[in-house]
Amino acid sequence: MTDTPATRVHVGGSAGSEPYDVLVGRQLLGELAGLIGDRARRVAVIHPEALAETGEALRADLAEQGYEAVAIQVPNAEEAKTAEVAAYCWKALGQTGFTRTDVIVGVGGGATTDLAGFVAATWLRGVRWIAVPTTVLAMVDAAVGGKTGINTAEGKNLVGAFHPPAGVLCDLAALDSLPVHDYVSGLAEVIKAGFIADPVILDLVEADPEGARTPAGPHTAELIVRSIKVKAEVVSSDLKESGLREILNYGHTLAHAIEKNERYKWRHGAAVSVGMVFAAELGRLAGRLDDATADRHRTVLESVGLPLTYRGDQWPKLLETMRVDKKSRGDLLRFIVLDGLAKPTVLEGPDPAVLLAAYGEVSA
Ligand SMILES: NC(=O)c1ccc[n+]([C@@H]2O[C@H](COP(=O)([O-])OP(=O)(O)OC[C@H]3O[C@@H](n4cnc5c(N)ncnc54)[C@H](O)[C@@H]3O)[C@@H](O)[C@H]2O)c1
Ligand SMILES: O=C(O)C(=O)C[C@@H](O)[C@H](O)[C@H](O)COP(=O)(O)O
Ligand SMILES: [Zn+2]
Repeated sequence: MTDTPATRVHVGGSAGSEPYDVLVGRQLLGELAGLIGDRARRVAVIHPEALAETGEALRADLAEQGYEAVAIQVPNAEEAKTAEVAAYCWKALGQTGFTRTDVIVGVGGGATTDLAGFVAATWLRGVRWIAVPTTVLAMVDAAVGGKTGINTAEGKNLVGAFHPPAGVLCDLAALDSLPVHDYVSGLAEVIKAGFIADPVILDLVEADPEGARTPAGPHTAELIVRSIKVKAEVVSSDLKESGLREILNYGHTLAHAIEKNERYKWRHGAAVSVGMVFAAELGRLAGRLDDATADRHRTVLESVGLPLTYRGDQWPKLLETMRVDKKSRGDLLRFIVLDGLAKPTVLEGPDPAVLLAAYGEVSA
């Protein structure tokens, strides 16, 4: 596998942003210096506690190459996506004398790359950053597309900026240390890409669900590359979510409300899994989606060990939270549903009774 050349997925520039590539392979860190470029003197490596050794090794390597390199360690998972942690990073950059030509490298899962990208977007109104995703979810989704952000007390990702990276390096070897729970969580976004755009992904998962749950599975690289291609194609034409990009939010309206309700102790992918079953039921009840495709959500998500249900008594709170979803317009709730396999569309202002009935289908 070490000799296999990396796969390169191109992300086109949109809304005035620069194009960049996502590389998927092994031993990719040699690519980092080229992405950092000649103008940088300082590099800040933002990493979570779980990747303390990786972060320090990267810092030491960059220092050896002549950069003034600092490692900024942040909490694991969603605890990193707060205004306090962003302020801690800004302080570290200030103390390092970080200028507009210096570069941030975000190494970690989606929470870390969301935070690192947000810090890059806001420091001096925007500096260059590179994503080195180390979870399935971050490789196939979070690190690609330039959505960066943090949570607030009112909800998930409510503060952020569109700030694409200069490049994304997906080193598949990083996945070997990922706990299975986190690995499987990332499969929710892989399966999402299957339902909204590339059904071959669903075929591959269904052909070998056990294999899909491990980095050593026969289709790991293909599942990751196919999912990245789905995301790359969408964000290449609509960086700022003025239309098409909303399809990437499939399952997320309910998912974000569940995450907030669970004080971010549920993994994002687990919540997206329940959210997609809900969206499928919504599509079915609204007369858009056929039974077979709606049922397929349950079978494929369950086959890899993702959850399908959430607490029935929580509906009023979840509904309230969904009102501040970024797809809402005024008092109008908007959901991504499917008109059929790989045919995503928007459902605006569904009847409250239909919403409740769809929630009844995912209630435990
Ligand atoms: N910006 C976007 O477009 C976008 C897209 C999808 C999801 N997201 C965001 O991504 C986040 C979820 O990302 P995630 O699922 O990667 O979770 P995560 O970042 O919370 O990582 C999960 C855990 O694994 C640890 N970890 C990361 N890499 C590891 C490795 N290789 N070995 C061992 N441990 C490792 C992390 O420190 C963390 O404790 C959510 O905040 C979600 O909102 C953003
Ligand atoms: O990239 C996008 O656009 C997505 O919606 C991808 C989602 O998987 C991701 O979770 C994203 O962070 C959600 O964005 P939000 O705007 O709903 O916060
Ligand atoms: Zn997501």
